[in-house]
Amino acid sequence: MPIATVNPADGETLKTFDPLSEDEIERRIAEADAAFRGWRTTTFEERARLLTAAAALLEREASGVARVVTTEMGKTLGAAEAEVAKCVKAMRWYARNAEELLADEYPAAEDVADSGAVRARVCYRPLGPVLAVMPWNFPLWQVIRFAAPALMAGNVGLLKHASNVPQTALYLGDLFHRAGFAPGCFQTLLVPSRAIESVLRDRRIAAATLTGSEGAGRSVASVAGDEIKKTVLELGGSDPFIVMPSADIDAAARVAVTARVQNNGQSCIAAKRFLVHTDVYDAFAERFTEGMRRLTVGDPMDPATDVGPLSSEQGRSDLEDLVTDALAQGAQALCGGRRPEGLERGFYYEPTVLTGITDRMRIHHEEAFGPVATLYRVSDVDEAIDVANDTSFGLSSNVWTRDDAETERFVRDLEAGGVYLNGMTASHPALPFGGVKRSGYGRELDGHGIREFCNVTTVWQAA
Ligand SMILES: O=CCCC(=O)O
Repeated sequence: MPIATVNPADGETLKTFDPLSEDEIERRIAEADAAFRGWRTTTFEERARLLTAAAALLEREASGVARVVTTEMGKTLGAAEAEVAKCVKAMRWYARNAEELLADEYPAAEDVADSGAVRARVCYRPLGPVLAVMPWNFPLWQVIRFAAPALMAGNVGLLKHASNVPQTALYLGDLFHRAGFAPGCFQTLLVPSRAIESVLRDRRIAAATLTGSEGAGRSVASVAGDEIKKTVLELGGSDPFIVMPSADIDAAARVAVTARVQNNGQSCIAAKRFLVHTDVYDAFAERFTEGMRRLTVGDPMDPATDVGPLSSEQGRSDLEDLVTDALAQGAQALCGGRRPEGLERGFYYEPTVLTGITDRMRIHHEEAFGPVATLYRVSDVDEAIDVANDTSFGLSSNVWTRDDAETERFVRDLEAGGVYLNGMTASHPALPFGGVKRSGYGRELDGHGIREFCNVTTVWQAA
């Protein structure tokens, strides 16, 4: 895939970029290595000062940056502005909280004595330059939620961003530089995916984090495994949205629409499979389908638009293939199921609700990365849990119930990194984020996220 800005709203190629040469990549790795030696010794106060300066710059430039994001990947301008605000919030949150999250820990006195020490503590030291391989769907947020904690912990970062968001990627490298970070603390590498392996194998790169597809995760993790380097992987998801009879059905149906079509349906934590108890199935299906049908699809720069285009032609045809396969095998479309009329130039797809899903259909097993929902009827809690867990993914889950016993069953038995009750999954700087099964491993955000790229060091002293 060439490194280029292609506007998904009309398919026009606006700008192309040459990838870095091998010499340029080498120069940047050397710069990261040199920067790390200085950065690791800075105080939390100094790191927080610079990260806060970067947050202020980003906040000041929000409207221009949001337009670049919308132009490169097609999310609505409102969603892009919200993404910028979320980044600013996370940067400030880590600037305020990192020192406490990484404070030394002291084992109990009797355990210290039992280990033969007079004194012992655990401290969190940085690992070094971390390679971040990031996706286009939240092109600012996915990077910032790695960069803010990594930099506050004393690590430095090298960003290999998705090839369709080069201007956003360059902006991020520039942002940290302009905020006053030393050269090499955070750099963008405009390189194709095939360059990742040699960067990751370089002895100066300490670790990698990847958000993206299962295939990309597998290939980065296998190279990192071969090099015995730490990785955090946040991969796909096919999150269930379970609605039980005690739920507020109007609210559930309203939130379900947002949960499915947020980011034009292209979020790993978007609810994708809607599992509804038979007693409330008809009422929910009617309201949910009506909500999906009423959405306005169109130009992502227009404030009246709810759902913009998919990020690429390929993304749309992958989604279309899943729908075509399901319809050919007997699924029914309650709404959508095709490209909208009058928007032929962009990569648009109608918000779609499918029923009659069986396990022979690809969409039952694969992630639908776009505004397509699958609706299942379930007869009780056991069946809801069985269907919810009948996936190779395990990122998050959403459950609507006001019954305490049911709540506890779902919290105990859903195979996912999160259970969101009577609401929809959304990430927050103070809550850990990540999955199980093929959704990946490790956690981002919160204290768990900042400690992923730390050397947890035991300091033991006999005298
Ligand atoms: O695609 C993943 C979602 C990222 C987020 O909302 O934090």
